[in-house]
Amino acid sequence: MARRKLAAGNWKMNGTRAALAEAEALAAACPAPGCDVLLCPPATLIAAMAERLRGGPVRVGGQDCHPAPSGAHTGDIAAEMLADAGAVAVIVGHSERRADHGETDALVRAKAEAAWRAGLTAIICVGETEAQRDAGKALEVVGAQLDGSVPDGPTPERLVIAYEPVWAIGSGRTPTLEDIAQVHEFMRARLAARFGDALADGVRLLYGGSVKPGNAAQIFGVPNVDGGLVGGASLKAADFAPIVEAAST
Ligand SMILES: O=C[C@H](O)COP(=O)(O)O
Repeated sequence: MARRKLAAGNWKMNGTRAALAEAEALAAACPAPGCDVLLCPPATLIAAMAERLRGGPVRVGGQDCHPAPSGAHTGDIAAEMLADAGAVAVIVGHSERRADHGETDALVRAKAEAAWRAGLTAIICVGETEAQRDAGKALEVVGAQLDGSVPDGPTPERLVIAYEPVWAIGSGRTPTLEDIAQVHEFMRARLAARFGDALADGVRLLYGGSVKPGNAAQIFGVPNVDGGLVGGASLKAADFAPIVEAAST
C-alpha cells in the first residue's frame, strides 16, 4: 500500500523562542509538501509553535511523555498536556532517553499507550548500539525492542516506528543502504507476525541518524523507509526544507 512519507524533526534540547522563526521559515519554504511534516521542539516551545504554525503544513509533536495523565511527577509532562498544547504526536523511547534516564521497553510501551490515550501518534524509537551491531546482534536487539515497546492495539495512523542506530545519531555516520533495507524489512515482518499484514503494511517506518540534505533522497528511496526522524538537520529551515523535499513523492 502507498504510505505517505513523514519528515519528522527532533530538536532535542535545542531552541528558545527565537528559534520559532525557523519553524515559520520551514512552513513558508514548503507550503504544500508531498509528505507529512512534523517538528518536535522542546516542551517549552510546543504551545507557541503550534499557535504560530496553526493551519499550515507543519505539525508539532513532543519529545517524551509520562505514562500517567496527571499526578505527583515533578518535571514530567502528560500526553494529555502535549495534546492540549497543540501536539499531534510524541516521540517515545528515543535512545537518548533510554540511556540518560534508564528507560526500559516496558516504560516506553506505557508511554506509547499514554500517547494513544491522549489521541497522539506515538513515534517509538528503536536501534542498536555499535557494540551490538559489531556483535551481529542488530536485528535481535531491534526485534526485542519492538516486541517490548509497541503496545497491543496499534493502528497505522497512531503508530510510527523510528529505526535509529545509536552509533549513527549525531555522528555523521550512517549504515549502508543495504543495512537500512535489511532492518526495515525485518521490522515490517516482525510487526506483521504480531499484528497482521494490514497493520504492518500501513505503519510508517522512519530511519534516523545523521540524515542530511545530501543523503536524504537516497535513504528515503530504500524499500520500507517511509521518511526520517531528523535531529541536527531539522534545526534550520534551510537544512530541513530539502529533506522535506526529498521525502515528498
Ligand atoms: O531523533 C533524531 C535522531 O536522534 C537523529 O539525530 P541526528 O539527525 O542529529 O543524527
